[in-house]
Amino acid sequence: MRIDVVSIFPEYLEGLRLSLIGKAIDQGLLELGVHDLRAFTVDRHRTVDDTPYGGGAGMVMKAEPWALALERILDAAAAPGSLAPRDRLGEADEAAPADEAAAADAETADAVTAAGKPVLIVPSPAGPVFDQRTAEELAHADHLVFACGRYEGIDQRVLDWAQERFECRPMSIGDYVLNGGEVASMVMIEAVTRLIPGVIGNPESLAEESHEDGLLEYPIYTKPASWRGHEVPEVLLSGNHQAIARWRRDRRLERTAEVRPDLLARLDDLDRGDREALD
Ligand SMILES: COc1cccc(COC(=O)c2cn[nH]c2)c1
Repeated sequence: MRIDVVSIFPEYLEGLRLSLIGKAIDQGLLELGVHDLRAFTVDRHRTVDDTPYGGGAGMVMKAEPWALALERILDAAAAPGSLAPRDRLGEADEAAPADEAAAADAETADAVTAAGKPVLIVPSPAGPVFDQRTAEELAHADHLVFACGRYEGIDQRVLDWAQERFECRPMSIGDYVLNGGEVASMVMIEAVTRLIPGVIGNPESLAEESHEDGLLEYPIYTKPASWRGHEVPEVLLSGNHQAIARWRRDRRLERTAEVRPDLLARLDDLDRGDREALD
């Protein structure tokens, strides 16, 4: 998978190069391109915003720099090696060294052209809410492009213009307002990329996660068994795997019913034992 991010604060995204995602990049499982929107401005002051038509407070991000940045990303994906990484305008940093990037680009380019349009994700309060299902869906994409808005947002015509070149997806990460799309993009990139085979060490740990099957996670414990007067539940020390599995399932049901009854309502495959745990 290739991921490109466009932002006026490209350094914000550097956190993505740490830990697991950084390793996935080094292993060639993932390609990450971060682009500074200002590198695509066309005036001396590198202007990215202006006042809103129709009046109102705040500023709006101008369309042209976005179109130039998105076109550059499309060109790079469609013509591998078209731009040596070192001279890619607005590329804050190319994840892989030149030769690997070219090779990876070749692969990515085939994937992108074969699989159709890249997905353009625009973090915004005015989008459908991103959840684990969305993450699973996007984990299959070959090319994700994140447009990090700031100010009051991006000129609507960018999204209208982008329709034929991208699958455009405004996306909210929750009902609150941020100052820009960078943090939201990192949330989504982390949730999506950890699902790509090989990115996180043990795929087993993906299977038993909160939201994976609609229930929240059970409480977890590690040594010592007795800590400051707090004991680990006996059943977990019993070695009785069936009892442990039942206890864990019961805790997940209880916790979900207490913290997220809305999730429980979505579940339709509770068995009799589950219902007893909830009564
Ligand atoms: C597209 O224009 C803008 C403008 C301002 C902020 C943002 C960032 O997104 C959010 O604020 C958000 C995303 N999910 N929940 C909140 C985007």
